[in-house]
Amino acid sequence: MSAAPDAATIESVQMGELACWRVRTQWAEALIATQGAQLLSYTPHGQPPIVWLSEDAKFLRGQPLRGGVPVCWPWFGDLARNPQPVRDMFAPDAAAPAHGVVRGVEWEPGAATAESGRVVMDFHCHMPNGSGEWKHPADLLIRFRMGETLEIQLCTHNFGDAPITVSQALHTYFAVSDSRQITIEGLEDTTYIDTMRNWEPVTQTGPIRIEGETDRIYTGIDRAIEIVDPGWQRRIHIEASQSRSAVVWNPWVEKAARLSQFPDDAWQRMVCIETARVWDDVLVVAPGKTESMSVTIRVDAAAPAGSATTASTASTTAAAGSAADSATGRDAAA
Ligand SMILES: O=P(O)(O)OC[C@H]1O[C@@H](O)[C@H](O)[C@@H](O)[C@@H]1O
Repeated sequence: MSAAPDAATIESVQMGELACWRVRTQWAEALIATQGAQLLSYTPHGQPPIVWLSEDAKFLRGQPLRGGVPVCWPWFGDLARNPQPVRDMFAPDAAAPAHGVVRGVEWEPGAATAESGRVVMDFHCHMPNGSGEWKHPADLLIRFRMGETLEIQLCTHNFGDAPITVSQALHTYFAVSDSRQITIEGLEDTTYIDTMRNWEPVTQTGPIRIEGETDRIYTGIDRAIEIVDPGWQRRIHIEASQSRSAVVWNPWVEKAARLSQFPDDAWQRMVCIETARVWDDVLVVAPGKTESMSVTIRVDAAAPAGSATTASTASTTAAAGSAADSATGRDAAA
């Protein structure tokens, strides 16, 4: 990312029905909605976006917005497809919205600092009685650290007296020059659940190419993931912490035509790589404890075909001080 000389700024803006924040750092510009604490877009100065926002996005109160980084919590996707302990947390006969209960609700803005060209912003979702038919006292914190890298950290605090079990995802829509031309590296030889093929386990052979509707849950991940984009000559480096599962999703032609807030041809301009705790990697939070998951994203120039993998850059150190990100997870990515 190229550096601009200006100082970091945070500005409150209204987008349709939604209160939002426009953030400008030395490196990039971001838009964040208070609803769902959803990062809506993230664009390095003078470059194509990293985080994709649908051209048809509707800024409506109470409705999930297509693009950015929706927060899926306390379950991912269809609740009925989640492990039993996640399903047991919800009222048995209640209608369960896809991707949980927090992406359409107002979060509360917390601390925000703009310093040395960087911005750190917090949003809280207090749920003293849970949310709707999910009746467990919990608090969520999402922290955006926007500097040379973009880091998003989601923390779940359980202030009840029984453990809670959730599945979750930072459902990031990445912008790409053409989804048919990219490759996704770092998941070679891992096992994925192919939801397009009867939820069967499959071993990933080689890098991923998007060649049709793709909806997969990758498990047992121990490396960073990279989107290699020859059209924009860049690699998006995605490094997760305290997460060993990820979802790779592209709707392709037919599903794109059925999706809300999604132009028919937009499947060519995006791919979702969702940092997750799903399938055999669900999150259990003990009473009184806080558990965190985070993702750090940066862009590197694409290495020419056939050369060694991306050279490490100084930007990797920008997020190294994250307090909650030390113990387990994928910090030591290759
Ligand atoms: O339309 P929604 O609820 O935002 O979900 C979009 C997609 O989200 C992905 O995470 C799922 O794997 C897909 O199955 C789903 O279609």
